[in-house]
Amino acid sequence: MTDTLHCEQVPLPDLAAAYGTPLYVYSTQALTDALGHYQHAFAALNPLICYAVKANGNLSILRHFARLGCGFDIVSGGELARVLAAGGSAAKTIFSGVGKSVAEIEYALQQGVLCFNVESLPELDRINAVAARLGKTAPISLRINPDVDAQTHPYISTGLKANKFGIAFADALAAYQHAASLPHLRITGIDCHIGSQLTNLSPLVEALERLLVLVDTLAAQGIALQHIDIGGGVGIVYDNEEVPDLAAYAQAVAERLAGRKLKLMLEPGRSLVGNAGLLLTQVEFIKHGEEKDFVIVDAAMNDLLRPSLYDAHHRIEPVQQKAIAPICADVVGPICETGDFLGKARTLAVEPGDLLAIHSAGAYTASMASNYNTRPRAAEVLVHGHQHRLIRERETVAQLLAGEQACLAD
Ligand SMILES: Cc1ncc(COP(=O)(O)O)c(C=O)c1O
Ligand SMILES: N[C@@H](CCCC[NH3+])C(=O)O
Repeated sequence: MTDTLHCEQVPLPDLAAAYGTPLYVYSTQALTDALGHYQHAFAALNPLICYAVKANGNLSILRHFARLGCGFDIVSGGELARVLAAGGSAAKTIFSGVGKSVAEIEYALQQGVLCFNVESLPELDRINAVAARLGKTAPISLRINPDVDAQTHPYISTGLKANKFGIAFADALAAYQHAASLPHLRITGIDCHIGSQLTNLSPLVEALERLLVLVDTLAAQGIALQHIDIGGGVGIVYDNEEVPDLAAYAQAVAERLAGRKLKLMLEPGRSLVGNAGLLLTQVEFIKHGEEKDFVIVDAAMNDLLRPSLYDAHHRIEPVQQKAIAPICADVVGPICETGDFLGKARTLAVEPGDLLAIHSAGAYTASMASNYNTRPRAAEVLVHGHQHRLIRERETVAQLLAGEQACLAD
């Protein structure tokens, strides 16, 4: 045994011994640094950075970002409840999503969210009706679908005509005019979001330029906007991707917003948490199949869905380097699905009982976990220097069954 992987100053085997596996491990410093990169790159524009809660809604992570000055981007009443429970401010929270329910709109209005990012005409009418019933005025921004190809996985591309998101560019002026005619709405801004894991800046810049054309058209019609929200963040390195440079992005945005009185808002998720986390898992068995070998681990697609859902690549590394012969194998979990894989054809020098670190697991990992195969949700731990603290307990089977047992008829 030589090198042992650490999270900050803590050896990963210590965390596995203390909390068991599978285990999500996050670095406080990496969270702070990732946010710092945005704050630094965009400093001259003084933006409101609204962390996209869907990437990782753990309360301790939300609290950390709230204390560092973040606002939040939410897509459900549940996420708003998380933000509030973590000490975040509703007044710095924007509510996105195509299917906001009456109950969610009511809750968000009562809590006083910064604005609703509205995605359709019926949603405008619904928000107006709820606001009228509550005797309130709802701040709204229209999410415009700029029909720009984000050049990402089709499941996470959101800014094309064929996608369900946003109001078509061609319909935008009429939608704003309709919003302006509704007495319980107050138009505050415009936004777009074209997709996630973006490895190229040009679609982001193109979308911004399209939005600014609309801003000018609206101004000419007497509809003045106060803010522009340019959507999610840039992609992250999972393997060896080239990812956009934040300073170059900020510069491109600054050039295009120069001379305009528009407050800038951003909704990054993945790039604030993705590489601040890993999933720690233990090898159960090594199975030599007829066609290939399998490293069977105690984490599965219910803990990390991205490989199964998007064929996503996450780097997988033994926690302790061993001088044994490596094998080439698929890294798979115990779930009864052939699609339950965490990595394919990986070369690994491992034995049963060894720990593996699955990297880039801070975003869209714990937040997309499920109980499939009645697997309890894994614990989450936050590391800070030499210290570590549990930020979500491992679920028990008893907790998992409780809700159903309470409804069991004789
Ligand atoms: C509306 C909205 N905002 C923000 C985000 C966060 O995007 P990302 O994690 O790529 O920064 C998403 C996810 O793609 C989203 O749908
Ligand atoms: N869940 C996706 C990102 C979704 C972005 C939400 N609009 C992923 O893991 O890459």
